[in-house]
Amino acid sequence: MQIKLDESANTTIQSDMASKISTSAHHQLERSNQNRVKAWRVATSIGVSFKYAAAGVTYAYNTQRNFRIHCVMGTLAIVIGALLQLSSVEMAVICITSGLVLTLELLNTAIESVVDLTVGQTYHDLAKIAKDCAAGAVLISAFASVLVGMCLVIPKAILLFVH
Ligand SMILES: Nc1ncnc2c1ncn2[C@@H]1O[C@H](COP(=O)(O)OP(=O)(O)OP(=O)(O)O)[C@@H](O)[C@H]1O
Repeated sequence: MQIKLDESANTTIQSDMASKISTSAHHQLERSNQNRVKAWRVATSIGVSFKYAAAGVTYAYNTQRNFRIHCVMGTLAIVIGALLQLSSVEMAVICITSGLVLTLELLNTAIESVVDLTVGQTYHDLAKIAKDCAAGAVLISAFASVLVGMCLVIPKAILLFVH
């Protein structure tokens, strides 16, 4: 059986469906915010989320010496790569590895804060494991990024030197 609808009926049905979908999305958003009643504040828009993310990066830069060192090392690697005219794929690899180290440094800072929030100034074996593992993750990524830098920069530098 075929049902034929005229154009105006079709448009009405479409706009009705669109409004139902948007209402359901709105309800879902409301429900997910209700599930986070324990949060002191919930970011209400993408602009506000960016503001808080930037505040996290600024906090890490101002308080974590290692984060500042990794920023300098990453910038240096990118400048040296540009000077040596590395290919775009090689530059992308340097950017990814530098970004990974900074990302893990931020997560390390977050884990340290959560551990301190939980146990305060008391000693706990699990607090030690959490902090040591988070610091270990940064260390491994930093070693890996140095190796990646050496693999990409040394052959190119030797080539330039020989010619
Ligand atoms: N509450 C705690 N209980 C047990 N050990 C702890 C505790 N707090 C810190 N430690 C130990 O002291 C070390 C240093 O702690 P800290 O909070 O200064 O982190 P960090 O790794 O030195 O910081 P960063 O990565 O910024 O250098 C940890 O790696 C852990 O071994």
